[in-house]
Amino acid sequence: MESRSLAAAGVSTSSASVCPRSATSTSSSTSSFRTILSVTRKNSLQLLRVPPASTRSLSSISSHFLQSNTPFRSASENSTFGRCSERTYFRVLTVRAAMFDQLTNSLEEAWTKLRKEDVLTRENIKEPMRDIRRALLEADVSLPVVRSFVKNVTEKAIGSGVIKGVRPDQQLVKVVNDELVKLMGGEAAEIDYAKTKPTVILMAGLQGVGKTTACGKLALYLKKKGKKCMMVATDIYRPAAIDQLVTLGKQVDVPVFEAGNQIKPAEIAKLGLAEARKKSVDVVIVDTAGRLQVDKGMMDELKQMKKVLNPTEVLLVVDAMTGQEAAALVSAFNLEIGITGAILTKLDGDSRGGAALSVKEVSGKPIKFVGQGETMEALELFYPDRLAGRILGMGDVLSFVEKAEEVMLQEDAEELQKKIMEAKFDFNDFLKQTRALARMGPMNRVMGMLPGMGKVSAEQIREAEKSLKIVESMINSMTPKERANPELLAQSPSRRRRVALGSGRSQEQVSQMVSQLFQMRARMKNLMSVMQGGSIPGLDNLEQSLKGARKAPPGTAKRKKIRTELQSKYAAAQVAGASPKDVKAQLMLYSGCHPLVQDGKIMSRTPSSGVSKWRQRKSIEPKA
Ligand SMILES: Nc1nc2c(ncn2[C@@H]2O[C@H](COP(=O)(O)OP(=O)(O)OP(=O)(O)O)[C@@H](O)[C@H]2O)c(=O)[nH]1
Repeated sequence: MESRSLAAAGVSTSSASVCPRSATSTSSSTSSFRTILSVTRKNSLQLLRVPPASTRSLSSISSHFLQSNTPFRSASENSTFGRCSERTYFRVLTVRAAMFDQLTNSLEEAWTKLRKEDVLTRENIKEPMRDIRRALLEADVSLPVVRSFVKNVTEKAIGSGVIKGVRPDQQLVKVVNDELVKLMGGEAAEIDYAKTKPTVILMAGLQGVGKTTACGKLALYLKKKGKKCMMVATDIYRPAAIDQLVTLGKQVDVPVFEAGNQIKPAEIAKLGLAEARKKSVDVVIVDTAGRLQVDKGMMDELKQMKKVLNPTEVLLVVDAMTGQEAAALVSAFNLEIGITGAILTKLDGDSRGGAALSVKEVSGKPIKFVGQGETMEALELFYPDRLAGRILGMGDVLSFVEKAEEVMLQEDAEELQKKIMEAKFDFNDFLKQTRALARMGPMNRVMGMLPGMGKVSAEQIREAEKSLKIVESMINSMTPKERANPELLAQSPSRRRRVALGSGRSQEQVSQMVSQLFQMRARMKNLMSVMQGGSIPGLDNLEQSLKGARKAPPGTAKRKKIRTELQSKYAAAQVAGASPKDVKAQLMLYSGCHPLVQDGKIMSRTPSSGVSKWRQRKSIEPKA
């Protein structure tokens, strides 16, 4: 496998030299290489070491990468590049699979097998449970976890009996959801704070898993919660590690304590803690050096640091891409140094997410945070129930709302609401919204949080992103006046022509965008009314026009026009979320069709009386 993979990439195994990072490991270079391969093989990854000669053939490798010893992502290929030295680097080819997509789809297949059943039995549940088992294993959930999960779900599903009005497949989804939440630890686990400050958080983990990045992210997360933070750089082995932490500290505006690389990590930690006490810091986050694999040297060093720091939290940073190994790793660290929880990083990558499901069950320690990107904002508290919802394709609306709140200022939100209610939403607001959406993270992740949107294909998301870019280019070609008054564009073909020319789009595209904005105004206003608990949207101002409809002679152009208007408003109200029955009832009420309320009485017209003649047939008290 090893030589075949290398040969497939046109690389000779013998010419592959050793990255200095592996050389820092106590094991030999060959065994380091094997370790990585065995981990990656389980994740369907191939890890290749490419000698300098073949680097030149890969146009996507930037010279910056080779000089700066920093990892980067290739722009032109679906591949991730590991950290490298100036002579060699790792190239990791990954099988792209959006996190949990496969699992969600496979689980859905399992439910469909129960559609025709009336009740869950030991017999008819066998096949769906086999599918669930396979789906979990394929998602890299560890085998003992899968076994006990399947057993628990089977027992609970059969034991749940018949629930009136609930189909067996829905019943199974509910059991699986509850068990998934339980498996992942139930409640979200926040940071535990020390009774007397500072709270010390010791970060541990293997090389390159994202420890230093997680330190910066956690500092920002805690800073947003109003904590005064400080970071301590104790990775004296990797030359750029201290600088990396200092740079991240500047980015998130949190001070970093460093004392060079000539004294022992435990000593630096001690000095850092003293400094934090002096400065009355609330939380100290201590970054540590990683190793390629669990070894005695690293464990001893961590034990010494733990002794010196007496930390409230020892968080193990785990790369989600290590798949099944993640849970075992957490157990090993827990046995050796005693950890309080884990941070699972790179969940945005090619991981199949299995680690998120196994860590708590195997190690007994909760995942406290998940990292979903390289930016400092990409750290989230781990909510087992929300993730279960996402896995089962039910979305995660709470996370969506939280993200939206994060990227949107309160005043902006209030102003937007006012504009929406007055149907004055303009192109400036549109631009603001799309930019806020972009700040919420990659569109596929944002979409994944919305119920029913999990099924939106990557292709559709790419299309949507492309369309947004096109719209943005057209808005950028508008004058400030046009942005604030879309009516100007609606009224003037010459303005639309100018915008089309300026943005390199067709006039048709510009017209389409303008008309979409007006449609959006109407829809948003309706939606907002529903959310604010107002009456059925789109109908508030109808009474006036509908009075006219009642008076207009049937068959006349005016009546036809009003009917068309009504139909479109009916559709808009439905889009806005009102139940069709309610919408219909109110429309009928206002439009003069029966039943009709006048003076608190329901009036009706006889079918035989013709459309033009109205008469009061009988008075009926409105139903309670
Ligand atoms: N996509 C993605 N990349 C991440 C995430 N967290 C970290 N990274 C990237 O992973 C790489 C390694 O991260 P580091 O923080 O340097 O890893 P480390 O564990 O401190 O490495 P050592 O100090 O050498 O042990 C960097 O390129 C990070 O940008 C994440 O959640 N998602």
